[in-house]
Amino acid sequence: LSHVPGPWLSRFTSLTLKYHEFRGRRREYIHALHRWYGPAVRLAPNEASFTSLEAVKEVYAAGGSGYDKTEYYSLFCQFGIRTMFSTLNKEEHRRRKRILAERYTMTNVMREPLLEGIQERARAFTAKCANSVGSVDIYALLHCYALDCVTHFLFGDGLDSLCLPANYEIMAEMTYHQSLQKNLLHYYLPRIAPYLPFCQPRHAPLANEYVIGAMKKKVDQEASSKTQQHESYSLIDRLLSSMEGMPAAAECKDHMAAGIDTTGDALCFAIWQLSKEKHSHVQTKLKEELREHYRSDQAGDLRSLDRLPYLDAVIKETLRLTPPIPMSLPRYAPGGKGKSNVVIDGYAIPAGTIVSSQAYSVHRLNQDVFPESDRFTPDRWLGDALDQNRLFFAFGQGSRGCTGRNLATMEMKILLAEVYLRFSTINENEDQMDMELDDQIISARPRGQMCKVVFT
Ligand code: HEM
Repeated sequence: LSHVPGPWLSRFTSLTLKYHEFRGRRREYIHALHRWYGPAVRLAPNEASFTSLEAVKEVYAAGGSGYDKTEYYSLFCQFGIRTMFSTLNKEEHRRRKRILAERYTMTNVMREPLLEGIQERARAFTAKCANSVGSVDIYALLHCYALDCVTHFLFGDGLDSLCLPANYEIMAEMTYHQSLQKNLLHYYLPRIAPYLPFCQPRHAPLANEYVIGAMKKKVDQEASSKTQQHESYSLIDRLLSSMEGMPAAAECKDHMAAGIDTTGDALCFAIWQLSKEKHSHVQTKLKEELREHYRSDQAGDLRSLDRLPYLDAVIKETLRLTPPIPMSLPRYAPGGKGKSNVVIDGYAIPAGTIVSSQAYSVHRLNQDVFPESDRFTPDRWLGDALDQNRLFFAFGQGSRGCTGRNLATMEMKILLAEVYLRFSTINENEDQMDMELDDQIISARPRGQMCKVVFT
């Protein structure tokens, strides 16, 4: 890798990279290296990072699913089992995706009972905001919304953490934790970490109990044939009806976890941006579009939300500037004995090298496609935004990209529509809120885990 530019020390040791990882600063460190050295950077003796479109296509979409995931994804096992997300084996991934993908298609996501359930939850959110005195901590409420929506999709009758305190506890358990360093220790010291008293893995007993209970209920219902398979939109019904064995509880828990912080954080960042005084013109433009084209009380109109260009642009711009998964998605460069090295962005890369891109840098450093890339400018997504869309990496790319993209997008569209059709929002005190991205394993969240907004 000596021909890939990077700090001199990275030729000999990965310690600098690990130091920044443990401090929760990996993303910023890599970003700074890219600013200094360019679109290809050596991070460690056996690791490199890239930001160009060519590299993203090669690493994540070559042959459809891109290069193999690294063992880093073992950190995402559920109940000790590999899921579609954490499986390293391509064949196994393909098999599982074949079973699950149908539930994540736009056709299934657009089914009325599913959309209406999401709208009901968006209205529960706006009711909370309407009834509040002063400001509302939207961070907590949006994570509740995301949890309620994703469980509605997974199990048919989902949680109601927006209203029920016992369900709220599940959201809190999944959201408010500090487990980055513990997870990293388990990854780097798998033999020692389990014996360290301060390093016990994060438990989520309430969430586990809920998932297993919801599954049992479904199985019982099926046994007494109370459900009608053909009308179902839920993932669990698909899993239970599939004749090919799948670890259904682990899979459901994984999709539940994948759908809370990502969608919750994205919505939180979107409302925070729209509520800044300097972005009041963006809020006004969004309201105008909604007033003109969206009748929230008319059945069937929810689908039309997917055709509103400005709403779409606001969401894409939020995900570009503050992607909920902004960090490296590590893969192994393929090859091996007797095979030639792969070429990424003009650099020959030896087999087995860990290669990756991080959305945070891909979205900010390609200034020719995203000029003034630090600014929140939804208009950049209007019209023919072919180049912008090709570089959009918030949901990953290739067949291992986000399966939940359609669902997440509709959840975000419905919530923003319900909010901005009825309310204006301003941030309570912009200077006091800590909305800096705080790195987790591959995701990041607002550092303060709180966002106070006034609804009028
Ligand atoms: C704004 C919201 C979301 C964002 C930004 C997001 C982002 C991502 C990204 C970047 C990946 C690829 C990770 C990698 O390659 O290592 C991914 C994978 C995945 N996401 Fe999402 N996600 C979101 C919402 C959701 C939701 C709501 C669900 C499910 C209910 C979901 C389920 C999944 C699954 C199952 C995978 C693994 C796909 C595979 O390996 O085939 N995501 N997501």
